[in-house]
Amino acid sequence: MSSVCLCKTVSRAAANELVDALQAHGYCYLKHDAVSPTLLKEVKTRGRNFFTSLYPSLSEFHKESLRTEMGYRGFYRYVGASGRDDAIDCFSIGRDIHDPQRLRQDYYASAGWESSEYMPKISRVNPWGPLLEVSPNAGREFQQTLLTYYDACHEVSMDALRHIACALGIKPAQNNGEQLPDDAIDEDYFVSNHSKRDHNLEVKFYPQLGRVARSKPIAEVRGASEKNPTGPKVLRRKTASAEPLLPMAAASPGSSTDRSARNASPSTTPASSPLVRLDKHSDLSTITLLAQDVMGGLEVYDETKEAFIEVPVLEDALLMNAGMFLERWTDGFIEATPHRVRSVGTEDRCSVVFFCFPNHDAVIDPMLQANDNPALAQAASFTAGDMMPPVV
Ligand SMILES: O=C(O)CCC(=O)C(=O)O
Ligand SMILES: [Fe+2]
Repeated sequence: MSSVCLCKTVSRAAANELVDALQAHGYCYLKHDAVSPTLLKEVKTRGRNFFTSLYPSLSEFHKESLRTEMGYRGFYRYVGASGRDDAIDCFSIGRDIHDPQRLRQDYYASAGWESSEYMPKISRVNPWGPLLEVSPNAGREFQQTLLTYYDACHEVSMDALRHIACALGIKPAQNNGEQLPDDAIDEDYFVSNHSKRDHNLEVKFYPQLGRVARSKPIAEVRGASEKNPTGPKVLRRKTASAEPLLPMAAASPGSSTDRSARNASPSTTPASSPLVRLDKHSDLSTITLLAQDVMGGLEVYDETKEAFIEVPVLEDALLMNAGMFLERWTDGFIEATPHRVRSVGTEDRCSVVFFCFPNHDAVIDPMLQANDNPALAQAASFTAGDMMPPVV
C-alpha cells in the first residue's frame, strides 16, 4: 500500500484514497510536511532512550513522582496479553499547558461530578520536572521532541479529519432554511470538535520477553462496543436528539471489540500465542497515528478471514487507524480497527502512539447515511467524555 500525502488544502483524490484504505484495510500510511522523516526518527530514538537510559537513571522517589494510576500524564505499566512478567511500559503526555483542568472541567461539572472527585485528576500536568532535574540535557531533548511531535500530530490529524469529512460528503448544517450549493461540504465538521487539542501521546516500550521487572499492574485493557452496519458513502447530519449514553467502562486507549472486515492475506499466529504482547482491541480515539518500530509487530484483524494480518512498516510514514469515536460518528461507516501487537523478534520494541481525542464536551451525533430514514435512525447522540475512562 502506498502512502497518502496530506496537506492543509483538501484534495478529493487523497480524501477518497484515505477513506477507501480505512474501509478496505483498517489503516493507511500518511505523509505530511509537519512530520518530517527527521522528526519521526528523533521521536523514536528519544522515546527508546527514555526507557533504556533516562527512566532507569531516576531515583525511586523520582520514579514514583512520574507514576500515574490512570494511564494519563506520566509513567505506567500495562499488563498486556502475555501476563505480568511481560508488561508494557508507557510514558504518556497530554496537551502541555499549566492548567489542563480547563480542558475537561466543563464536561465533568455538567455530567454531575463533585469537583473534589475530578479536579485533582484532571489538573495533572505533564511530569517533566523529575526528568529535567535528573538529566537536564537528555530530559530537555526528550521533552522538546515529544512536544514538537504532539503539535505535529495534531496538525496531521486535523488535516486527515478534513479529508475524511470531504470523502464522506458531510453537508453543512442548514440554518433558517438558507440555500446551500448541492456540493457544499463541511470540511471542518470533525475539526471543530477537536478544538481543545486534548489528545494523548504515548511512548510504549515492550521489553524483550522475560526481561521486564516484576511489578503490580496499574492499568488493564478492558471494555467493549457493538457492531454497526456499513452503507453508502454520502452522509448527512441528524438533528441532535435522545439521551446521552451512560458512561461506558473503557480503558486508556484500547478496548476490546470483536468486529470488522479487512482484506489481505492471513497470518497463522493463533490468538492465544504467547508472543502476543498487546491483545486484540480497538482504540478509544477518533483516529490513531502510530510511529511503529522498524521491527513491526502490529497486526489488524480481518473478520471475514478470521485472521490477523501483519501491517508492514513504512519507515518514513505514519500509520493511521480508525478509532471508536470515528466509528460512532459515522454510524459504523468507518469501523474502528481491531488490532494487536505481537513480538516478532528477540529484541525489545518501542512505538510512539498519538491518540487523537475529541473535546470531552463534544456532542457526537451519529450521522445518517444517504438512504437512512431519520425517523427510524437508532443511534443516539452522546457526549464524548461519556466514552472516556472515568477519572475515578
Ligand atoms: O505499539 C503499537 O504498535 C500499538 C499500540 C496500540 O495498539 C495501542 O497502544 O493502542
Ligand atoms: Fe491500539
